[in-house]
Amino acid sequence: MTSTIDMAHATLDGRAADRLAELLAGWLPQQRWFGGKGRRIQSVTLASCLATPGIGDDHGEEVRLWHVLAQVTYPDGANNGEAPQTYQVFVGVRRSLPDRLRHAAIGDPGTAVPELGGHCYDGLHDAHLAAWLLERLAARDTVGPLRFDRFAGQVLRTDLRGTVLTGEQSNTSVVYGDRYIAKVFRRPAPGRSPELELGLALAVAESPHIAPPIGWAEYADPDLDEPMTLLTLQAFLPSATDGWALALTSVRDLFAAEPDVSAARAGADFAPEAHRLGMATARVHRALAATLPTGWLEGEELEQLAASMRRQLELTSRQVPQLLPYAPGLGEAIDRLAALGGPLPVQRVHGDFHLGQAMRTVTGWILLDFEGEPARSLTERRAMVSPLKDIAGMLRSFDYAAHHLLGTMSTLADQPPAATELMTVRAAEWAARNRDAFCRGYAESLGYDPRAQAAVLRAFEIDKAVYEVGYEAANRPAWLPIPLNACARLARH
Ligand SMILES: Nc1ncnc2c1ncn2[C@@H]1O[C@H](COP(=O)(O)OP(=O)(O)O)[C@@H](O)[C@H]1O
Ligand SMILES: O=P(O)(O)O[C@H]1O[C@H](CO)[C@@H](O[C@H]2O[C@H](CO)[C@@H](O)[C@H](O)[C@H]2O)[C@H](O)[C@H]1O
Repeated sequence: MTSTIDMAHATLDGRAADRLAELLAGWLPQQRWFGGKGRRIQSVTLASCLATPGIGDDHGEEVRLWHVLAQVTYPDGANNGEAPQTYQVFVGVRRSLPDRLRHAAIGDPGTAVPELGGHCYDGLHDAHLAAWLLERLAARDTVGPLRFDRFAGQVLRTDLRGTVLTGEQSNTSVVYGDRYIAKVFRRPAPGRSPELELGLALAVAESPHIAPPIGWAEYADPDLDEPMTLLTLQAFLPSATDGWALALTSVRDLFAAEPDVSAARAGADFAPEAHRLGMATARVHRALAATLPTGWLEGEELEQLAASMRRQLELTSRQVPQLLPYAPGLGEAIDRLAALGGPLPVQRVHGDFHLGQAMRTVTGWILLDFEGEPARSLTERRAMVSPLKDIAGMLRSFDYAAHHLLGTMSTLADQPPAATELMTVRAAEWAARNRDAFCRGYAESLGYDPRAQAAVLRAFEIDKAVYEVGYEAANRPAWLPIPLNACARLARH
């Protein structure tokens, strides 16, 4: 049964819309998921602002919810024809802001905004509003251009309290009890999101390596060529641990052991898990190749791939000048990819694969977040690419896990240089051991070792490390040395 909630497409009047845009201009840059960090904003306009009816009172207090698509432009973007960036915000409005929502205030939490009828806040943090979203999915409702749906045969529980997940994310996730997790895309784009597309394909293929998709919402507007995916709902894995946490435990054990103890004997050896993760990755690649289109890149197409890698290298070197000394060596390796001529098999892949995107449950590894790299356009994220891109992503992640703790250990400053050097050697050994185990696992499952295509794999590793340089410079400058050191190494070999 589906239903349509009658609504008069209520939208904010000019003055109220301007005021909300002004508040968002101050609030958006402070959000972890904002893609324009460090850039001066030129304008924020509301491309869409819809009142969502039927919210009801929360303990006698009136609550309102606006679904907002805000477009952000930058002066530097206007000069080179960059399209505005679209951000999705569920704006809650209450006359008074309870303490539990102060942290989510859009604007000053102590000041009500008369034009907007009260205090504005990020509605996903409000359990009352999160419940409204879950009810819409369960009922497969249509609310103006917002279409909520769930996969056939899924009956949703709607009595679960929604809590926003804390942690570093490119989107915002709401966990309902220990049953469901909704991922609300912060930068939706016209077209089906790869998360939904690939999740559905893998569900059809009955892959045991994904969290089963349950539902989604999209924005279907006649002005758009294709509906844009706004959020997805999938099964929550309550007892799982992510690969990044497991890997760091292993590295911690290594650093706590005597310096002459190898990674294999230091305790919490990660290599058997890396091996299983390699096998799971191969199975997911095989299922994606079986259910979605595949192809080949050769000649000019391969040159175009290399050209896009080179463009990213040039752009990032301009933005992060510390990368400049390594650019020639990295560029030469990218040129070697173009010179191969092909054919290079391509298919749909994960696209932003790293240890934080894999969760270990009691039954095995589950792969998450098939969205691709958040900074890339939807067209790029939906394109077919070599599965070696995912392999390279995970190999880079072993390097991150090995070197991250070294950078955070203040005790190292008191150590003699020889001790620091030894730990650096140990970290590199840990990374090499796990990279090898992952590739062996992949080879055992698919009958093909990704290292056989060394030049292609190296180009993808370079591309990923350069992407990470840009990502860390914008988001976590303290982490920048990790990908920069990797670029230094990759430029030499
Ligand atoms: N199905 C799930 N079960 C349990 N935890 C999950 C699930 N999906 C995501 N998570 C947790 O949420 C985090 C962020 O999810 P992710 O899909 O990577 O979001 P983003 O695209 O915003 O980075 C993951 O690192 C993981 O800890
Ligand atoms: O998970 P997201 O889709 O948001 O991916 C982005 O953020 C990641 C960090 O949270 C970032 O990954 C980089 O850091 C990881 C450790 O935190 C490391 O394991 C990865 O190898 C490294 O790339 C990812 O690049 C970015 O797109």
